Amino acid sequence: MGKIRIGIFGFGKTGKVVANEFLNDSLFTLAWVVRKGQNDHHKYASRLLGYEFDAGEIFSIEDIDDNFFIERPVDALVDFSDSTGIYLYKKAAEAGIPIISAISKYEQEEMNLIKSYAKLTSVLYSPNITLGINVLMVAAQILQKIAPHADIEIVEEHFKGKKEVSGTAKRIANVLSLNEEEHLNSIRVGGIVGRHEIIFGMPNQTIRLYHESISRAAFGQGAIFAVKYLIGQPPGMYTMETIIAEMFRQNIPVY
Ligand SMILES: NC(=O)C1=CN([C@@H]2O[C@H](COP(=O)(O)OP(=O)(O)OC[C@H]3O[C@@H](n4cnc5c(N)ncnc54)[C@H](OP(=O)(O)O)[C@@H]3O)[C@@H](O)[C@H]2O)C=CC1
Ligand SMILES: O=C(O)C1=N[C@H](C(=O)O)C[C@H](O)C1
Repeated sequence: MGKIRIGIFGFGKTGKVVANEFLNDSLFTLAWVVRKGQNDHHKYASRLLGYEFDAGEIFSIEDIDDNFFIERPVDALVDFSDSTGIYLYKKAAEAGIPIISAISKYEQEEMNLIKSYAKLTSVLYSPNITLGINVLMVAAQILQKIAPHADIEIVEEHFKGKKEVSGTAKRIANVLSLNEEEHLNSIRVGGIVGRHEIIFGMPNQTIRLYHESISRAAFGQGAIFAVKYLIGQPPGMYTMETIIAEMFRQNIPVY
């Protein structure tokens, strides 16, 4: 079997590290990268990341036309751009290319669009694609059932420049039926990659579940896991949480 061809949207703080993880994995070949501007146009992501071979030619959004995805076929498209990226790959969905979107904040319009793509191809959408945070999210829901009267607070910490509230924290609030305004606490300092903590407060004890991404490579590894899962799946909407929840189901009988 040939290598799995990957196209990436976004070549910023995270896209670059994600590209590097795919370049480092012999199962994959990085076909192209699309970014917003003209920086490094037609250069190779591989060269820019220090490799001595050509892979991942860099395109700008101006290059995307109706034939882009036909002329440059890939086996999966991975999106670490921003909420506008999704408007550019309808043709990829129509061509049946599996799509992984890691964008942390979509408005309703973009959510509707991604759902429409899921009718055409397999789509995995996850505001936090790390394996660990999804394990934590499933564990938190189990804990909430075991201790339904615990007070619960969510604390999310990110780098100073992150403007929006963590999409992961909002998702955690949602699955635990907590009001975001009341129970979500955000901290922006220095260069924290991403840390989420769920505090369960009870009268005589406190349980803290936390996950920390110590390198953006965690997002690349999550994307690799997601691609491997998604290829070959029928059209539909998938999430990391449901994949991990299934793993919980299969591995719960530890005693
Ligand atoms: N789900 C997850 O696990 C994670 C999600 N994220 C999310 O990924 C996204 C990117 O994060 P980050 O790398 O830090 O952001 P950056 O601002 O550092 O980079 C954004 C990149 O996207 C490119 N871009 C912007 N608009 C488009 C577009 N329409 N089409 C193609 N490329 C575009 C930019 O291009 P140019 O360089 O030309 O300006 C840039 O390369 C954010 O939404 C972030 O929250 C981040 C980490 C983990
Ligand atoms: O912007 C980021 O970087 C991250 N965003 C995600 C979020 O908003 O939850 C996930 C991750 O922690 C990094």
